[in-house]
Amino acid sequence: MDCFREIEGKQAHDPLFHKMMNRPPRRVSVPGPVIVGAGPSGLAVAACLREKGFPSLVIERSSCIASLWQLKTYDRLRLHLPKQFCELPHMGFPSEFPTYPTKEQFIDYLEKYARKFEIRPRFNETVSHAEYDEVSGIWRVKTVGKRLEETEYMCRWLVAATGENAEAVVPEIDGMVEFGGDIRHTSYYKSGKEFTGKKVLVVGCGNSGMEVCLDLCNHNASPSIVVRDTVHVLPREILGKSTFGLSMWLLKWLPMRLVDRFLLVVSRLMLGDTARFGLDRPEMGPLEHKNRFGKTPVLDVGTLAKIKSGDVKVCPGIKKLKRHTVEFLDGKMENFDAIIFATGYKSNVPSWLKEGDMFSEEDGFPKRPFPDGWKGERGLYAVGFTKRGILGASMDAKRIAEHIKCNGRCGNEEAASYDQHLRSVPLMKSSSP
Ligand SMILES: Cc1cc2nc3c(=O)[nH]c(=O)nc-3n(C[C@H](O)[C@H](O)[C@H](O)COP(=O)(O)OP(=O)(O)OC[C@H]3O[C@@H](n4cnc5c(N)ncnc54)[C@H](O)[C@@H]3O)c2cc1C
Ligand SMILES: NC(=O)C1=CN([C@@H]2O[C@H](COP(=O)(O)OP(=O)(O)OC[C@H]3O[C@@H](n4cnc5c(N)ncnc54)[C@H](OP(=O)(O)O)[C@@H]3O)[C@@H](O)[C@H]2O)C=CC1
Ligand SMILES: O=C(O)C(=O)Cc1c[nH]c2ccccc12
Repeated sequence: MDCFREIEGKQAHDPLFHKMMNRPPRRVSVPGPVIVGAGPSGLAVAACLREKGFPSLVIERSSCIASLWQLKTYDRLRLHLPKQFCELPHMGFPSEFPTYPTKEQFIDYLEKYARKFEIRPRFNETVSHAEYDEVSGIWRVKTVGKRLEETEYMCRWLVAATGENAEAVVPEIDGMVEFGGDIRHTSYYKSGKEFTGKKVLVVGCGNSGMEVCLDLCNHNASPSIVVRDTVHVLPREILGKSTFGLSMWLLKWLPMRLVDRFLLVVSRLMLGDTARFGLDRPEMGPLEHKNRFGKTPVLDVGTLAKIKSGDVKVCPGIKKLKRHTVEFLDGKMENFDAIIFATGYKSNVPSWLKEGDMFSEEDGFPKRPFPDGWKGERGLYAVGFTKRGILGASMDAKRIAEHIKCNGRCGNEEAASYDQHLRSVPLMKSSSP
């Protein structure tokens, strides 16, 4: 925490800091909706509104659009669903893009998207507080800028687009300070280049953990992966077709359980019995599991082969850390140079949005289940909290824009036709009957 002390120390001598602290917030009245977050979800809502002739204001805490993709992802990242499942409304991917666009291509697409719909977010402003003012019937949205300057935006409509991945999750483990080696979350991992020749423990076996292990192997590091629970691993493609696309197609005719059986048989043929390598599968099939718990199956891009060959070792949960040493739950001890936490992310909505109804205080997701989580009361909306990736965000965005356009009284015609298109993707149906 020394870094914080240093900043505080500098601020104490900074006349600008004192000036800012005493200054009342700047007040700005926004005629249209305020959208918090300039990721794919926020951009999609702004674009849909723009298409209907509605101006909006996007507020973003970082210095660029799609900060998750630009600043917090590793170099080798590609979309892991085929591109047709990752498009935002009103603008497709260029035809020359490959089936699985690279992160650079995806960012390029988003930059062009923002330009096309003339979306110019207010960067470097973090929304710290948003609350409905019952007296005036408006939302008051407070932001803090880079120099701690405060602004209060006043608006009729407020759209939360801060995402499912707003903050990194890092578990507290005994002895973390004592460990002494490099400890970081995957959002700070760029490439295995930094770890060549090192023994690295990757904690967590979601898509991030599995891909980081492969990347470490490719850079001649020695990774081990902590797998504390069951996990579904599927091949990314089956007979040259994407597993995701194929599953969606099969789901048009077959019940989810049957498609799951098919996926498990094919995975067994292609990948072998993953339990033999320490990766037990959940009892529920992969699609049902995703639909019920939101847990995405791992789409294997080569890590499993590295696990089979012994290049990636599978370890049980961690008990505690000591100097450059990890003690596992089975009592075994091993030395490591670095630990990378691939332990996922969480929403930050409860930290800034003060309202009692729409969002759960526990997990920061809308309380109403998919597909109804997008709409709250008094002009409040949520986009991108469906656990259904960019496709889910696109669906929310269309509905929100349509609803705002007709002032909450509309029949949702245009959104309904888009819904129908998206609903031909069967996982986009509600998980509750
Ligand atoms: C590594 C990775 C790979 C993925 N790959 C895919 C994929 O291939 N296909 C797919 O469909 N989905 C994928 N996803 C799912 C992912 O959720 C989406 O890709 C997408 O980025 C979600 O967009 P979003 O706008 O909802 O959230 P984000 O992209 O996280 O954007 C939210 C924005 O809000 C800003 N923000 C947060 N809090 C505040 C605040 N208080 N004030 C102001 N601004 C704030 C953030 O800085 C951020 O820029 C992936 C996710 C990860 C982590
Ligand atoms: N386009 C692409 O190729 C990629 C897409 N993604 C997507 O990004 C999102 C985030 O993925 P990811 O970062 O992998 O996060 P996830 O939340 O998907 O996975 C986190 C993993 O960490 C494990 N974990 C959590 N806490 C601990 C702990 N204390 N000890 C051991 N293990 C722990 C979880 O296990 P448990 O199940 O036991 O809780 C789980 O396996 C997902 O939607 C994913 O699909 C990510 C990477 C690449
Ligand atoms: O990368 C992710 O986790 C996503 O959210 C995309 C995604 C994975 N599996 C899905 C099933 C339905 C819709 C989106 C996804």
